[in-house]
Amino acid sequence: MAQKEANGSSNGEHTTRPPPTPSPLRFSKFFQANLRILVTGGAGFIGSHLVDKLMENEKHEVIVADNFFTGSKDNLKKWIGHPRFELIRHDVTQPLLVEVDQIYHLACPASPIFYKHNPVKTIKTNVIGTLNMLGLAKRVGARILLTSTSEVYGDPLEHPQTEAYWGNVNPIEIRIARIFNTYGPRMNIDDGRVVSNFIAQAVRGEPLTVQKPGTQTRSFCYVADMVNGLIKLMNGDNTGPINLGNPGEFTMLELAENVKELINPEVTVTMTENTPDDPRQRKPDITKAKEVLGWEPKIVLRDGLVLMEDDFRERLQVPKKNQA
Ligand SMILES: O=c1ccn([C@@H]2O[C@H](COP(=O)(O)OP(=O)(O)O[C@H]3OC[C@@H](O)[C@H](O)[C@H]3O)[C@@H](O)[C@H]2O)c(=O)[nH]1
Repeated sequence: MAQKEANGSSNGEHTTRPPPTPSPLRFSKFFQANLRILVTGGAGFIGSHLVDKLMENEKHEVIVADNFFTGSKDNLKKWIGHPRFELIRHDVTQPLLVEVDQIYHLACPASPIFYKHNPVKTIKTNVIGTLNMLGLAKRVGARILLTSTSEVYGDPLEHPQTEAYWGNVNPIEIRIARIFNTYGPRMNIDDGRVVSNFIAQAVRGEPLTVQKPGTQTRSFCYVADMVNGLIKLMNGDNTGPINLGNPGEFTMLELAENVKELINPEVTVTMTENTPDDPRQRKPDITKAKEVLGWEPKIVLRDGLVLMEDDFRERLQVPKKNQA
């Protein structure tokens, strides 16, 4: 009985407790921004680009929560001290109490070398971190967008993958963005993923390491397109899982050839060992995103690679030959 009362029900029926009433100042036009947005993982690669886009709107107030495991303050340096921006060092496995209208939940290492580093912690981040954010969303009545991954499709038996395909795994999820491979400026240079590896290698003049067999495919989405998709999903009415990615499909050998041609024709391409569970193919079916969000990526791979090159050259301190 006591438990039922604690859950807001004294007549034996299960009811959902309504969100608490916010402070009257919350909606004062003199005091608060119109929309307060929490971005977990906002110091990371996709998160920081999302923050840049959200901050363009003067009616947005953005709070970033990040534990800086793979993210960096450097990615947010232009916003630190801005009156509409707040940065909290916070690990999502711990509860967070903030009054917000929207939650973009991105916090989790996404690159294999980082998420395999401490697998138990990764599971805690995904499970407990998501429970904490769902609890927060419910408590304050916020809208939440959870970022998932194309990894849920496993090594797919259906190609391209639609949202209805359960893959070689069996994920049961709620409102969700299924993010396919994404690239762009601010990726960690030692992230270990293929686009950042190849660009760093090309800039340094090192061989491009194609993992065997090289015929495996991926579809690469430029980060600005991804951020537009996330914002459309957050602000639209659809609550199911939705693929966000670029359907352009490339083998790793094709990707290496493109990077070589565009960035450094002098480098060689070398074949290296791979893990046995590496998916052979991956390409999003984005019919649903087109239909319900009116979204599709605009930036083709070759243009995106060039946009990324400048950022990597600057951070690696390797100018272009004709600028040296
Ligand atoms: O130096 C490299 C690195 C990687 N690769 C190959 O490139 C392909 C892509 O590998 P990545 O590590 O970049 O990315 P993956 O597709 O395996 O998934 C990774 O990035 C996308 C995220 O959604 C996933 O969470 C993450 O696991 C693989 O076939 C891999 O074998 C190379 O050929 N050379």
